[in-house]
Amino acid sequence: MTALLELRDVSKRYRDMVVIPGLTLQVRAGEFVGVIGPNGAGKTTLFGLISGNLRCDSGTVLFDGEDVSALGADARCRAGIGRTFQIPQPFQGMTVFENALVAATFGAALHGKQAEQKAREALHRCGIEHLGDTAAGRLTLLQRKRLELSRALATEPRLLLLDEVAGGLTDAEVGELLELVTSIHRAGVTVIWIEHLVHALVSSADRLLVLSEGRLLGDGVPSAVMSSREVRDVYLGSDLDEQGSHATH
Ligand SMILES: Nc1ncnc2c1ncn2[C@@H]1O[C@H](COP(=O)(O)OP(=O)(O)OP(=O)(O)O)[C@@H](O)[C@H]1O
Repeated sequence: MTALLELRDVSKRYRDMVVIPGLTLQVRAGEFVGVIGPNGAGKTTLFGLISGNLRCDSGTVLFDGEDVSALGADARCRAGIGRTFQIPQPFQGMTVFENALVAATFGAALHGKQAEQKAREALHRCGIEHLGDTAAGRLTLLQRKRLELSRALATEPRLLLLDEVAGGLTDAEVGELLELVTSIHRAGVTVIWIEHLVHALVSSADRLLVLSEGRLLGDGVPSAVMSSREVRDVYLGSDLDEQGSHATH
């Protein structure tokens, strides 16, 4: 079966610093993949290479069997790769609905009634339809996270890349967000989720990748990956045994 996403020996450097030396990876349609790794491991860079916000120095990115390496972020978004950003940047002065509408218009290339319908649907799925007329700048943190997810969903992604959407939330709020992401995944969207909250990913993802210095240190069923000696060594100093706590890097 063709992978939905395939990276073939992809590399990236910033000036003389090699961040990703050559990564090969396949993600099948329907997977829920968590990505963890210490600060600076190259996780966000990896997302940039997949979403087209960054270009690979070498290697190939295939989406649904097509080589998208030369496409920019807009074209990859329209092809079905949606993402959220570590620091959400909604249009603060616009309403929640307008923010989702912009995403549907430019990300999914929809217009008029269809774009409006898509925007409303995305807000509904993320539980903030009732906030449609509220200025984005007035939202609480959890609502901003929901808006960030709505904006990504309004682009009609088949692959959704989530970059630390749970950061800064309380345990209860993380629980709500987990439920939401799980429901999006169940509806048929393939998810790759970078998160420092290891326990959140271990409880929800069916595959866990551990990135360290741009290399895959672990890849498999979360519980098995987390019990590997190599992975535990990288996380030395953090308390991975306390899975109920905010185990971080
Ligand atoms: N635009 C850039 N120019 C130069 N160096 C960069 C740039 N973006 C990232 N880096 C560096 O590349 C390395 C990998 O960064 P990246 O953000 O991909 O890591 P990360 O695993 O997502 O880290 P974190 O968990 O802290 O978000 C870091 O050392 C970072 O400082």
